[in-house]
Amino acid sequence: MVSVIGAGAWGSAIFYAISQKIETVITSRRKRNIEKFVSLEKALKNEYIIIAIASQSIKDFLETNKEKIKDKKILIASKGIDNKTNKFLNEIFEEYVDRNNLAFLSGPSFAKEVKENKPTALVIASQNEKLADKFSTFFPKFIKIYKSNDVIGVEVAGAYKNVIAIASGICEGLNLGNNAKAALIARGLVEMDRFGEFFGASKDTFLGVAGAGDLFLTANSTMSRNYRVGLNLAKGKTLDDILKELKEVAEGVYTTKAIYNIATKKGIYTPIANEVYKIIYERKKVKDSLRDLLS
Ligand SMILES: NC(=O)C1=CN([C@@H]2O[C@H](COP(=O)(O)OP(=O)(O)OC[C@H]3O[C@@H](n4cnc5c(N)ncnc54)[C@H](O)[C@@H]3O)[C@@H](O)[C@H]2O)C=CC1
Ligand SMILES: O=C(CO)COP(=O)(O)O
Repeated sequence: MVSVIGAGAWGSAIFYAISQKIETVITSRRKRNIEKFVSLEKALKNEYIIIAIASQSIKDFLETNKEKIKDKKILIASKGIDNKTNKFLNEIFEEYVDRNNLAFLSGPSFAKEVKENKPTALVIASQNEKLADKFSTFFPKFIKIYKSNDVIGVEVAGAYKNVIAIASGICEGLNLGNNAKAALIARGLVEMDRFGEFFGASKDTFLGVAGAGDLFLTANSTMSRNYRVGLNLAKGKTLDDILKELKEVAEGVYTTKAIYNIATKKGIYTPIANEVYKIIYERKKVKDSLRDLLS
């Protein structure tokens, strides 16, 4: 039996999908009216755990549940970089769980389409190939799973694409045109690869579904929360109002700060992330930012 931690859009979509193949329970902070909803205590009794909560909440979650989580086999479905510690999620998890018990799920996957059984391709990255194999058996046929041992690359790809999606939404909101958006996305792919390779990631990861695939999906659709953040920032809405209206997490808002902090400290060239950071955290005028970037 498998436990899904987090009953938001993505946790409930994963729960819906894998329940077609294997007995699964789900839990979250707020009780939901879902069959097979259980308490966190009960969920943490299972050997295989899938975590789909907001990335910025993961450190606290692990610290609170460290005794119950330490021997579990965990698939992390969250996409982000912790901006309080500026650590990647694998670094945070490895403070609590052996890396051979960790795997990371990423790729182009709007929760809504997964709930509609639409064909989806994802990557499971782990240092432990047997664990990646095991988790891949939990997914139904409409979800094709690729395996990778490039944990950092898959993590960076899934997190960074959210930042480029915000920038792409701003581009759309400023009505800069398709040429500009295509250039921005292409440069965004180069930037996320540059950032990832700095930490030992493989270029192939950024050319695959976790990188280019998820970036093209997220940076081109109003189904993306991050894209909608950018779109609405360009239309002059405040970030507070945008996030209130979203009611769901937009991970790119928080990952932007982590990337800016890391890139500044390590001297990595991340112009798009820097512009998004200045817009969100330094109140830089949107209309002055991306045009500079594209000039
Ligand atoms: N929605 C989607 O299409 C996809 C989302 N993801 C990723 O899945 C992760 C979860 O996002 P969504 O479910 O989409 O967002 P959501 O906003 O619908 O749900 C967030 C979940 O995190 C939980 N959470 C928030 N703060 C928490 C805390 N302090 N302690 C415990 N739980 C907490 C909430 O209860 C909720 O279950 C994110 O990292 C997102 O990038 C990945 C692929 C697709
Ligand atoms: O990660 C996702 C699609 O792969 C969901 O994107 P958003 O978080 O921007 O909605």
